[in-house]
Amino acid sequence: MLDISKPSHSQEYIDYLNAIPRETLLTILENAFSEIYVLDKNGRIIYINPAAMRLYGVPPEDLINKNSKAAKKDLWDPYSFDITRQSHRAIVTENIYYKTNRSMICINVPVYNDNDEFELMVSISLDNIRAVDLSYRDLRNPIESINLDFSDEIIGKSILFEQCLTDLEKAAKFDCNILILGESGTGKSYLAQMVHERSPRNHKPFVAINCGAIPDGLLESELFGYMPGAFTGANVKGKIGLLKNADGGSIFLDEIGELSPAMQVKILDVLENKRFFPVGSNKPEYVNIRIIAATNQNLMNAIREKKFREDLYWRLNTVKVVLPPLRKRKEDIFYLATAFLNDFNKRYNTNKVFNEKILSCFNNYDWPGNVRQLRNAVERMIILSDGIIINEELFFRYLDQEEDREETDGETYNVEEFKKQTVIKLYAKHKSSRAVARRMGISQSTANLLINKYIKNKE
Ligand SMILES: Nc1ncnc2c1ncn2[C@@H]1O[C@H](COP(=O)(O)OP(=O)(O)OP(=O)(O)O)[C@@H](O)[C@H]1O
Repeated sequence: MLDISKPSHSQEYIDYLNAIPRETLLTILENAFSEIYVLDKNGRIIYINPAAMRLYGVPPEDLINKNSKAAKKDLWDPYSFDITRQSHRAIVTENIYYKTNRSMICINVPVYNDNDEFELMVSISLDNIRAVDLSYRDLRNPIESINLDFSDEIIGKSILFEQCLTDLEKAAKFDCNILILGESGTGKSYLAQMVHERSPRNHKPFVAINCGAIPDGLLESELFGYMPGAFTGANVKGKIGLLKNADGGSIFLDEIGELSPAMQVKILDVLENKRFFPVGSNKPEYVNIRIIAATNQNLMNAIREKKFREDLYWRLNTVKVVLPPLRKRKEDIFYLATAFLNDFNKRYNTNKVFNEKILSCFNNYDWPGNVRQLRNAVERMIILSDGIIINEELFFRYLDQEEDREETDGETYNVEEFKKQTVIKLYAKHKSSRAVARRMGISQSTANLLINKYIKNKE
C-alpha cells in the first residue's frame, strides 16, 4: 500500500513553489515521459499531458473536459476512478490499452481538501519501458515487465462474426462436416484451423489443401496417393496421400467449388464411405477423417449451372457458416487493426501506434480484400512510417498504391470513391480546405484540388 499522506512543506518551500513561473510548471508537465492524467471530483478530465498521444494515439485536445468513463470507452480498461475516489490511498491498476494491446501500470492517487472531501484524482501511467528503450538489454538484471499476449485469440466482437464463431465452436465438438463460405480474405482457412484445434481430433494432424491451385490429376495423387509405377514419372515406391497422412485428424479442402466433376465423385465417396482409391489401385483404403471445406463461390449458383453436385453440397454442409465481409462488421476493424499492429510491432521490434483519425478512415473504407488486406495495410504502414505515430496520410498513400494496382491487375478497389466521400464529408463539416487538409494529412493545395474536383465543379 502506498502512503499518500498530504505533503507538509515548510513555509519557505511553499513560497519557493509559488514563485515558480506557470510556464515552467507547464513545461515540466507537458514534457514528462509518463502520462499524467488528472480528473476532478466528478470524473471529468481536467488535464492530460501529450504522453497520452504516445500511449494510445489520442491527442489531449480530444480528451480534455470529457467525462473519463465515456472517454475511456474502447481505449482502456479497467476503470479506476470510482475505486480510487473512495480509497484514501493510491490504487495501482494494470490497464490494458486496446489500441496497442499493451499493459500499462497506472498509479492513481486521490487528493482530498482540508475538509477531507475528495477533490482530484492524479494518475500517472507507466508504459512498457522495454518496448520503448531496448538498451535495457545491456543491463545485467533487466526488469521483467508484464506483457500480455493475445495472439492466440480469434479477433472479432461484432454480432455477425460472433454468431459464426459460436456456431463453429459448437460444431467443433461434434464430428460433423463443416462448410465455410465467405469472400476471399474473410478468415475461412484461419477458422478451419481453429475448428480443428478445438475439436477432439486436435492431437492428430490438420492438413490443408487448396483444390483450386492444383491441376486435377495432381490433386488426385496428392489427396489419395498412388501405387508404385502408377504413372510415368511416379516414385517407384509409390506415395502416401494427404488423406492417409491426416488419418484421425481433419482435412481442410479450400476452394472446394473448383473441384472437377470427377474429383467431386471421389470426395463424395470419402464422405459417404470413408474410403478412397490410391491412383493405380483397385483396393480401397479406409480413413477416419473429418472434412472442413470452404469456398468463396456461390455454390447454389454452381449447382444450378450443373457445375457442382447437389449431393456433395448437402453432404459437406452439415453445418454451414457464412463469414461476413469486413465492410459488414466494421466494429471488428478496430480490434483486428490493433491486434495486427501489436503483432507486427513485436515482429519488427517497433513501438508504433495509430492516431485517432486513421481509425475512422479504416472504418470508412470498404476493404475489398477483407481481413487479409487490413493485415497487409497495417504491416506496410508500420514499415513505411517514419515516426512512432501511424497517421491517415500513410493510409491514403496505401490506397493510392492499391489504386495503381487496380490499373495493372484489374482488381476493383474503390479508392477514388472512398477519397471523394471523405473529402465531401470533411468539407461539409468544417467548410475549410485547411481543415480538410489537416484531417486528411495532405497539403492544403491538394485539399483544394480535391474540393474543386468533387464539390465545387459539381455545383
Ligand atoms: N478473426 C481473425 N483474427 C485474426 N486474424 C484473422 C482473422 N480472420 C482472418 N485473419 C487473418 O487474415 C488473413 C486471411 O485469412 P484467411 O487466409 O483465413 O482467409 P480466407 O477466407 O481463407 O481467404 P481465401 O478465400 O482467399 O483463401 C490471414 O492472415 C488470417 O490469419
